[in-house]
Amino acid sequence: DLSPEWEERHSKTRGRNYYFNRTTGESVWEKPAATTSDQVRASHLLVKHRDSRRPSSWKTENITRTKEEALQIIEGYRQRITSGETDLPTLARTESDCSSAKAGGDLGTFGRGKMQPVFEKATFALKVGELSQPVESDSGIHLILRTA
Ligand SMILES: N=C(N)NCCC[C@H](NC(=O)[C@@H]1CCC/C1=C/[C@H](COP(=O)(O)O)NC=O)C(N)=O
Repeated sequence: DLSPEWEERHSKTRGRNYYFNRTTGESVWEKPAATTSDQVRASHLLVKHRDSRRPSSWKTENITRTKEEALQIIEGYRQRITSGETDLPTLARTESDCSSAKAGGDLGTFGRGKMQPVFEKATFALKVGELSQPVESDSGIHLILRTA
């Protein structure tokens, strides 16, 4: 129930926890009240593999690539995005194995409890505008761009 931009930290000098806002950089002793901003918005690019929970997509009827191959592919995409050659929405539109490809990977806004825990945790840990490292879920391997 801590809204996503806050994280709990420990102060050794005071021997107690405090709260750090990774967006504003401020620190407070009292736990910030959860606001409606505990919703986030993200786009993702999903590369599935043969061990994915549903190894099929709009792109490929039967996905047979291995998890290692999927990771190599995702790392190649991440390089192309961070080098500025392309961006996640453009790449997701043609390459993502998720139906959200047609929306440039946009998943809309979501709160805790909607997406698989590993995906949720990775998204909430991102600053707005930040691109994740490759994230492995039961669906496959993702690049996540937090957009709000
Ligand atoms: N809001 C939407 N579109 N539907 C409800 C979300 C359901 C949620 N989905 C996920 O967690 C995966 C990982 C992040 C995005 C996502 C998309 C999956 C990936 O593809 P699949 O493994 O399902 O074939 N396709 C759609 O849901 C879940 N709790 O399983």
